[in-house]
Amino acid sequence: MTTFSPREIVSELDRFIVGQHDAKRAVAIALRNRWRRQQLTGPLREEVAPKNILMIGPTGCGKTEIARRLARLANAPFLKIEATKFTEVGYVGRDVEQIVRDLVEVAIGLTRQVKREAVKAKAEAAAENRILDALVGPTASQATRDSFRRKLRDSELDDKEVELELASGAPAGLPMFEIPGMPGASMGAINIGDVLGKALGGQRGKPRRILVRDAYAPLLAEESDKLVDDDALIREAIREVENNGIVFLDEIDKICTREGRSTGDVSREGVQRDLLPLIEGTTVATKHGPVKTDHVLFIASGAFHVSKPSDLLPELQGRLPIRVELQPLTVDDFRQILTSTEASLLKQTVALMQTEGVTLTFTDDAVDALAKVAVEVNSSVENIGARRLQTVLERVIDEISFTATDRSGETVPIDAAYVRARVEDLAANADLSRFIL
Ligand SMILES: Nc1ncnc2c1ncn2[C@@H]1O[C@H](COP(=O)(O)OP(=O)(O)OP(=O)(O)O)[C@@H](O)[C@H]1O
Repeated sequence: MTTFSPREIVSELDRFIVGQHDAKRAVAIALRNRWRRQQLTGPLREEVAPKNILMIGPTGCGKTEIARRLARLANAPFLKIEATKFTEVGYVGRDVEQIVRDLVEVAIGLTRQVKREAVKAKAEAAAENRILDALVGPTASQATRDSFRRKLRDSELDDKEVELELASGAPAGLPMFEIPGMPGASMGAINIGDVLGKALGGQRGKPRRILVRDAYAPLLAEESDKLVDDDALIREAIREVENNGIVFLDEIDKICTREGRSTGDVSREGVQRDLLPLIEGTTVATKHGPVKTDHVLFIASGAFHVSKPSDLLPELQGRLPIRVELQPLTVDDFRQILTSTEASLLKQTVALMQTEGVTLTFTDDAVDALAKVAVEVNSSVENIGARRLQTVLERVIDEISFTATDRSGETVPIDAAYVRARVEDLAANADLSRFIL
């Protein structure tokens, strides 16, 4: 859990997202409130419900990005799901509790990473010892072992082949199947080879010949998993979901028009009713045990072009008390998205070309031109927000991207004239833009 103040959270988000101050502010408060709740003691701590957020704004203006970055900042388990998924044909009555089960899986992955990191030093030593055993045998003298260890660390033995017994699959990696008709109950696929292997001699995996350089990574993973207590890991993952989980419910506006049932669709109001207990706080059965959703933070989002938040069920409206409106992005925002965020689109493009030895430079007027074309196409074809920048930029650098491998050592300046030459005709033609930009 992060101890950042709301102001610090906003400035962290500012590194990646342009504008949208109100939304950043709202999520910063929500995150800080979780920290505040953790500081409480006694029964009051359980009483404090998260203040869920409803983000209202056009597509591609940063709603998901804000939630995703917030989760990363807090190292919180995060899941994005489209509310319309539950109205699809074939998903009749689809179990919305799956959201929580998926979130638990995300949390297990995150927790495993943290735990693996914590035992890294021990696991590295164990992995090294197993390679040494394979190289010199367990009975070699200490002097021989030390000399091989030195060589191993200096990568002198990378190309040597060793015979190692690697586990065929970590327990956590087994595919799981839901049992139809029994939500929450699932079983792992049983590897018959494993069962027979164990029955016949208790072996895990069969000896394989492998290069030393390739052996290290799987051994490290295997040794880390041995050191991590799976039960504790799952308990911690569930605790993370219950206290820090964030669910981003996209397209909530699409389940709120009360036009009743259309063929094959689960009624939208029905989906809202299904979601309600989850947001209000309930206990969901998962294969890892019960998970309470009382303190999971829900961030719902939608464009609300047709319907209005007041079309949602009153109970749901009450559960999404914080409303923030995101602004449509302007030419100036686009300019900044291209250049000023960390890992901005232009930085990524320049870095990618640099791997081929091609130095790409964008003049200021090229940035202006890119931003303008994106805004124009958004208004003439369809407003897809900042996503348009990617399609326009790809088109502009298409030729360079294709030939870069043969142009190592060159510097390629891109100015407004270059941008216009590549996309102006397309941008002016709405029919062509629809397909290409
Ligand atoms: N304000 C912004 N600053 C920086 N990047 C942005 C901004 N808005 C959008 N983007 C970029 O545009 C892409 C789409 O944005 P995002 O996924 O947040 O859309 P959204 O508002 O959630 O829309 P939708 O509801 O359709 O998913 C992302 O790659 C994101 O990085």
